[in-house]
Amino acid sequence: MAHKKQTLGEFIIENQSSFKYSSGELSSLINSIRLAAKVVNHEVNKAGLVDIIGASGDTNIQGEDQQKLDVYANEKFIQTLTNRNIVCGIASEEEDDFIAINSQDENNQNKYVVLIDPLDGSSNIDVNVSVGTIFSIYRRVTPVGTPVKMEDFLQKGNQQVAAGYVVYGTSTMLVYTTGAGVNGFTLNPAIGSFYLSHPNMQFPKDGTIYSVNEGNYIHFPQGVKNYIKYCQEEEGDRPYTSRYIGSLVSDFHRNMIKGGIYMYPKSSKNPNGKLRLLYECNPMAFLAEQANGRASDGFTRIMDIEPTELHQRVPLICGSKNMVEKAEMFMRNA
Ligand SMILES: O=P(O)(O)OC[C@H]1O[C@](O)(COP(=O)(O)O)[C@@H](O)[C@@H]1O
Ligand SMILES: [Mg+2]
Ligand SMILES: [Mg+2]
Repeated sequence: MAHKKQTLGEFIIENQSSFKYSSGELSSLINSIRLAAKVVNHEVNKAGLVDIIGASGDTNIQGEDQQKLDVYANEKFIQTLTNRNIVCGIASEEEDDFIAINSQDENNQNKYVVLIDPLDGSSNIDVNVSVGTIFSIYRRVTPVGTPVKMEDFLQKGNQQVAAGYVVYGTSTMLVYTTGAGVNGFTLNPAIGSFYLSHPNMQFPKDGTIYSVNEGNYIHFPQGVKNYIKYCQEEEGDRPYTSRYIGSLVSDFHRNMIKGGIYMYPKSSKNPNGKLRLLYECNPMAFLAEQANGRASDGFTRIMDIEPTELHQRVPLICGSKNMVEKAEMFMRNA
């Protein structure tokens, strides 16, 4: 007889005692993210039917055109986390500055801040290709009951308490870590619950997939060009397969399951790469390391990079350990 799958709610309760600071607050926070993810999922699923696809007409602080779903997902995550009075601050890719939530209230004992990319891969919405949400959770460093400050958000990735993503794909999954491995939950849309479908996810040590926007090839540093050529050479299990969806969440998710490397290097066009350290690279790096993978900017471990600004960009190379180490070697030797 098939074994009954655990729901995300049951999993959270069962694992709460293993959290480093076990007050129930982090469990409630993950529960709120689960709720917002379901609301956004509902909207993503009917994107072609309602007036939710296309550009919103605004740009975010990074000068990128916001899609209607970027704005919608941003609102829903902020609303859910604010209404449930569960965090003291939120920083979002779509907001100019961080948002303080009752943090000046001395009765407010909430100690967590959330950093979020509400909709990742938003250029894929109009063409019905997978998108995602990425989140990263820290304990504030300033005292509870005082206004949150920039330093609460500009923490190194190695201080994360939890991180994860939702992938709105052929099925919708929530994948997260609290520092004790990575677990994946699939949404059963008929019932509206996430079920533990991918316990203890691990990157295979090696892989045969490389994911990089090769259209930028001529702008890449020599080390990256050399590594890409290595991936394409006929030798042993090479040439590798090239797979690039253009949505970090989906590319990462596939590579974690199948084994592969994802790269968004710096280039002459984007001297710091494109991906955001706080909303994209740190959470993915935490997940990668918890799943036995590796994440760096080619030279430095992503989670050891000192953040200097909210919307900072850094190059990202992450995935199967041996593949990332090989790419780093090419970069060092170039
Ligand atoms: O189109 P490009 O330059 O390859 O960029 C794709 C990358 O940009 C991103 O879409 C950026 O995410 P946003 O949609 O949140 O801005 C990543 O998900 C993706 O890996
Ligand atoms: Mg993104
Ligand atoms: Mg985004």
